[in-house]
Amino acid sequence: MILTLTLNPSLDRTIEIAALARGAVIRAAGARLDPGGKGVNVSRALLANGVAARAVVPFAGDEGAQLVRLLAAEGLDMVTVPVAGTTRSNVTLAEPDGTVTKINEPGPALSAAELDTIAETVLAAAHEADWVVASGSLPPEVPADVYARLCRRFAAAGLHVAVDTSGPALACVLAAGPALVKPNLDELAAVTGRPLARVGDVVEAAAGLRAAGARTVLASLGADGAVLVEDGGVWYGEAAVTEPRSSVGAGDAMLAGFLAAGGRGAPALAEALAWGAAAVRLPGSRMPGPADIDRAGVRTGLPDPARPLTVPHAPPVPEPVAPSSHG
Ligand SMILES: Nc1ncnc2c1ncn2[C@@H]1O[C@H](COP(=O)(O)OP(=O)(O)O)[C@@H](O)[C@H]1O
Ligand SMILES: O=P(O)(O)OC[C@H]1O[C@](O)(COP(=O)(O)O)[C@@H](O)[C@@H]1O
Repeated sequence: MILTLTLNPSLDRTIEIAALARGAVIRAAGARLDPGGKGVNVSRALLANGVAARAVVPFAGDEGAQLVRLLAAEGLDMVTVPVAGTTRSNVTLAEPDGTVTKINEPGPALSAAELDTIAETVLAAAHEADWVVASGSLPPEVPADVYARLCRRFAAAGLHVAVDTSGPALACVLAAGPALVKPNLDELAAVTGRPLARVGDVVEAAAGLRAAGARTVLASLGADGAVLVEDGGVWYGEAAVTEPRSSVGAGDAMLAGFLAAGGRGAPALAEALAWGAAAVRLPGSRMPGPADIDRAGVRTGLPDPARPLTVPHAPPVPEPVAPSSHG
């Protein structure tokens, strides 16, 4: 069984528009509402493919109640934890060529007491679990080392811990030795401070995360596929998508596919790519089921370090430090 934890789940509203124009009134061609948040999506994808999964879901206010209703309607096995405030709503503007613009709210703050309750809930719900997936951005007022602390606690309880997060939370968790991290290109460039222009840059950056403590690195490269760096070796793979619909949730579907296939080696990478590509062909953050997943279009093999990435990524420019006014 795979248990997921989403500290900052969401209602995902996807609005389909012809083209994004700042300052204009844009008439939408369509809209949909999905339950969202990275760990929530991993559980939804596993459920859709008949893999045993359970989700720990903090929820708050009317939006939180709606999130729980949507998840219950999908038949998700979940343990809900009431918290203060209002669950966030994230908006995606999706254009016909597959371009998505995402606006993610910060979400409700979590107190130290609420975090403790959530951690205890995960441990109580984990009795049949092999993996715990801790995913997504941190809500306000949650310390950046929270995943590191949770990772140590869960690993001490004998669980394999996978973490999919960004920024300081990703930087902090590495030293706690997670079994797996799944950065995308932006996250990998930011956490390593390295520009990523070629597949070889990704392999080196992923090796850097392993040197910092992560056991396995599954780096997702959007339309360029993915790189897997683990004890057994280094693999590259891709799955072509001719008509991308929405990439929201593709990384979550990909992580679900990787874990469903055992969480290591080229066969798990191939499954991850098939699930990720299937998610990209679906609207909003709909998770793919068996009828959506096309394994024939997946290629895996050794990475070509010289292969350029379609969209090179640079680390964010650090904020200039203001001169001190104290002489
Ligand atoms: N435009 C695309 N074409 C084909 N596959 C894609 C595309 N976008 C995403 N994917 C697949 O989904 C995976 C996850 O997407 P990515 O954007 O890297 O992650 P995240 O959603 O976490 O930001 C990729 O590794 C790839 O397999
Ligand atoms: O926690 P974050 O980083 O704000 O991301 C939350 C958003 O990511 C999603 O989980 C989609 O994630 P991916 O596109 O990375 O797979 C949405 O459902 C949700 O709105």
